[in-house]
Amino acid sequence: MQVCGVSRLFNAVFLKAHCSSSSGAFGLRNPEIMTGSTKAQPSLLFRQLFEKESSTYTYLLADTAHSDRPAVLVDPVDKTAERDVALVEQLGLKLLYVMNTHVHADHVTGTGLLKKKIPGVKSAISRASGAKADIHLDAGDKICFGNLYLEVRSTPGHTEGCVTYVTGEGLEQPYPRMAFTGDALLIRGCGRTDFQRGDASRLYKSVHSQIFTLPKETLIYPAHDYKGHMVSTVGEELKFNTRLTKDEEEFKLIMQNLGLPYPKLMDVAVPSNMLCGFQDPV
Ligand SMILES: N[C@@H](CCC(=O)N[C@@H](CSS)C(=O)NCC(=O)O)C(=O)O
Ligand SMILES: [Fe+2]
Repeated sequence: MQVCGVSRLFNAVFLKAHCSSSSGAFGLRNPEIMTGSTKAQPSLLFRQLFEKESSTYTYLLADTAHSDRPAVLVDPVDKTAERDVALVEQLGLKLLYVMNTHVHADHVTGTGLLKKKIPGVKSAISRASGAKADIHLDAGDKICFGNLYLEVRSTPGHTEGCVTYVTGEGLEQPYPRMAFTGDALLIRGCGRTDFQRGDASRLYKSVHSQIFTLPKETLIYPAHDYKGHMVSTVGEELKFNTRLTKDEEEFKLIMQNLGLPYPKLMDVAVPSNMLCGFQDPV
């Protein structure tokens, strides 16, 4: 498990400072300073995974240059938990965190099952979601895995507690930044705003202030796609997003008139996801 800079909470592993390369659950707070060594160059392993019934993307990220090969999973699904465990094992990774972008309404999260299957794994979700988890995240927090991290950006509007996870900047590596937008920003679209305290005006402001301000080459990885897209960029969505390129008033009208049926699993998924997927409530 990684410890990053100065901890914000008593057991915090996500912080407002740099990641360090300690090993052990609550190892040295800042070993590169203590030893005088420089930070190891990280190496990002990235996998985009798909669950076809809910058209959900799950993302696996790891720092394979670190001796522990620490990893995180974003938005796992209960139905594909076995697949995710097998992949983590096959790739020789140490899964640290299973994180959700929000309380999903269309599928049960895999976090509870994964916590059962891989001892020591911690679940994380935003504090604003009101859901149970081991770690409650606030805007600006950093979730570290090896010498990589995901920064938390608050992007409410689809739901009250939606966040976007953005890979760290300034790493000396040839990767563009990646934004895991959940349902706040979908490719050429966005999440609906008609339940879970959704608010179109809030969503519009969230996306414009927290996502569209990222560098244009930033890769957009959403939680769902219904049309076969896998990835976009901030630059592409600024030009071609069918909803968020409009002005705010037009956007609100579009969102009021979507006329989508409620997700089939909503009455099961939301209460389960408020309890970390029901499998292992913490
Ligand atoms: N058909 C699916 C649910 C589809 C749906 O409502 N998707 C959500 C994201 S999951 S909360 C959404 O925001 N869609 C926006 C859009 O424009 O499609 C089911 O029944 O499970
Ligand atoms: Fe959603």
